[in-house]
Amino acid sequence: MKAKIMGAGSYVPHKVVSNAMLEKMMDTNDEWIRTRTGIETRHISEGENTSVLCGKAAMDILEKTGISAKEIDFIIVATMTPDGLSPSTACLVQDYIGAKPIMAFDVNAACSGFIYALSIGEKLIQSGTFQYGLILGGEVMSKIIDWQDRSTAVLFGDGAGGILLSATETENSFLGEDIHSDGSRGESLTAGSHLVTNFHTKENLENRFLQMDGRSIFDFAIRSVPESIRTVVESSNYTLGEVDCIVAHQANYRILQAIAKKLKIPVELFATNIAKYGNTSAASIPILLDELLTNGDLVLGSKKKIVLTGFGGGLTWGSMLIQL
Ligand SMILES: O=C(O)C1CCN(c2ccc(-c3cc(CO)ccc3Cl)cn2)CC1
Repeated sequence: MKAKIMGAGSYVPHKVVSNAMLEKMMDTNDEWIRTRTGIETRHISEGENTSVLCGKAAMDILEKTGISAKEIDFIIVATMTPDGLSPSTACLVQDYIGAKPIMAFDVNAACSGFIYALSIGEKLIQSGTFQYGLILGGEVMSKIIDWQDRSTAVLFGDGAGGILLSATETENSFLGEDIHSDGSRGESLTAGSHLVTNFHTKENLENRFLQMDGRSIFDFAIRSVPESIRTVVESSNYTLGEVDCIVAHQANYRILQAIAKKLKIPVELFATNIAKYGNTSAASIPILLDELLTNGDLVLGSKKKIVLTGFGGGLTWGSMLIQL
């Protein structure tokens, strides 16, 4: 049994926050943000939690594919900002869309989460046990941001996106994958640590806000992501010249330029929408993929070769080579 992408969808909160609006909240400016990151605006939730963003993205997928919620056989949500520890955000999405009592679970691989979830979902479909699976990436990054910390507050946005996977006997969409972690460098990007505080300890050790060593994450991305993209393409017996589009995690436009330079490929091969949404962590790849399919830049069934690549907290990174 093979897995194929049947369609995509997305949802972002209505509230648009511009760089100029952030200038009024903290010591930053539009020129710095745009030149250093490529970000112009981001969408910020006004009360909708991650499960609602994911639920609305899922409804968008169902509407676009014509598949009903009752036909869905499993839901995977990639998120580093779940509604809570329990119930999982995926279970809340199951309820939100009115699916049957199916398998539903969360995956936390930060900004590589959608890649991890898609890899798992593909294997579930390949097992022959399931016909349709929803693979969602969703974040409310705004709830873990320290809005007094200008080094991170200007970078992130909220949103959700995803794809519908279906079982098929025809040609495989999934040509290769290259997925990694390195916990020894996990301290470079942390959020929501639950340190041991109980009746043995007095102090309440809690650090709920996102903290990032931007320099080390930047350097990690420049070193590891080009290698992952090259590996996933060449280990599948293709060349970088045969790749039609790279749908990369939207962390920073200068990162995409640096990766393109290292791979000696045109930066235009990297689709981008970071200007509009900022860094939406696990949601960035599916939001961009939905945008490309909606505006016709990518077409399902076209046989075009695309690479999806995520990288970030964990540290985690991963790439997938897909034939549309
Ligand atoms: O001074 C500057 O230019 C600053 C330097 C620091 N910057 C950074 C640093 C790291 C990231 C980042 C974040 C994630 C997490 O999703 C993953 C991958 C990356 Cl590369 C994004 N921006 C902003 C501009």
